[in-house]
Amino acid sequence: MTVRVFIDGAAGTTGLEIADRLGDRPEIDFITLDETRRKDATARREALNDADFVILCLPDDAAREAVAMIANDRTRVIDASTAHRVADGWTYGMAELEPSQPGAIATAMRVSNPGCYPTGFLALIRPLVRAGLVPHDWPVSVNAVSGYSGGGKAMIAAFENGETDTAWLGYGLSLAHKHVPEMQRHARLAHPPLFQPSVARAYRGMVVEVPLPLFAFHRRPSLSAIEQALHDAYRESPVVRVLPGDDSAIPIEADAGTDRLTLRVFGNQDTGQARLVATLDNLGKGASGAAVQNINLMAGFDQTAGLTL
Ligand SMILES: NC(=O)C1=CN([C@@H]2O[C@H](COP(=O)(O)OP(=O)(O)OC[C@H]3O[C@@H](n4cnc5c(N)ncnc54)[C@H](OP(=O)(O)O)[C@@H]3O)[C@@H](O)[C@H]2O)C=CC1
Ligand SMILES: CC(=O)N[C@@H](CCC(=O)OP(=O)(O)O)C(=O)O
Repeated sequence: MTVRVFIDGAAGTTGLEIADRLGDRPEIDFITLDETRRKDATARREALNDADFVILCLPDDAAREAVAMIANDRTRVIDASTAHRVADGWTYGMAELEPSQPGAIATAMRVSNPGCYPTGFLALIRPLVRAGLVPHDWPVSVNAVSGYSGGGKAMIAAFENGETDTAWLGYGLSLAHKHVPEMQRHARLAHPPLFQPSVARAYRGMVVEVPLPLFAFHRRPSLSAIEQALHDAYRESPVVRVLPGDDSAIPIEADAGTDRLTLRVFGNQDTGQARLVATLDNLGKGASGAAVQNINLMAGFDQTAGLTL
């Protein structure tokens, strides 16, 4: 079976990466708009309604506008933007989130790709909340550093033309980053996590860390119980792997150039302190790899087709 796919925003950072992953697949027939028509509303409306699957790689407002242009009940949507991640009627496109998630994605008409930071955060914390190892009302914090391609074309240009002249930039300092609502909602936490993002002078790659004072929990879990819960959650996953927390250092590029997600549990058993660390590629599992996983599920393709694992 051949499916017709339109990537709206195909000339952007995420759009190009998705096209690259889907490029040679005989089961996919691409609808493309040339440079002169890619922002033309009439041409986009036609392409959006002709496609079986639309992948939106647009800023949030343009993504909302694209969804509103779809005037049929056949075209299925994967939105890479933040616009619909906690919206009613949308399925959260993180296949590893819950055991039921692949089935929900497979049958959904509207799927919202997760944010890059929430992908690492949720992979670390959701199984622990589900297993009762982390109390759902714990005041969780999350620290993260992204490659600068995470900010799309504008941030790439700023880092490469000297406008942003630094090796490391902390941001989101008013604690209202756009990813916080999806982190809280999909981890099923009672409170918004305290999120501290930053960007480094590396093109791609990401480290997301959740520090946990296990000693302060009512039922103090061991480091090995935490690690075992992650192993149990991802035993069947071709994308998420849990490695021993015995490395002395983790580079931001640990999973760059791949679509996988790696989790490690570090810590000090004596003090009861843990550092849960996820590494991924913001453009891989953090964006394009997740979109490809979702279209594979939705169209009934092989679940790892097009992915670099
Ligand atoms: N980069 C990343 O690591 C991640 C990105 N995302 C999300 O994916 C989406 C795309 O991001 P990214 O690829 O980084 O961004 P880019 O800025 O690199 O690309 C966005 C593309 O959308 C195009 N565009 C903007 N408005 C319109 C419009 N009205 N009609 C048609 N095309 C339009 C832009 O055109 P032009 O080329 O003319 O500017 C550009 O090509 C965003 O919502 C982003 O937040 C999600 C996870 C990770
Ligand atoms: C380094 C950097 O700037 N990163 C982006 C998030 C990238 C991402 O996941 O974007 P979406 O949520 O829009 O999909 C940011 O913090 O806004």
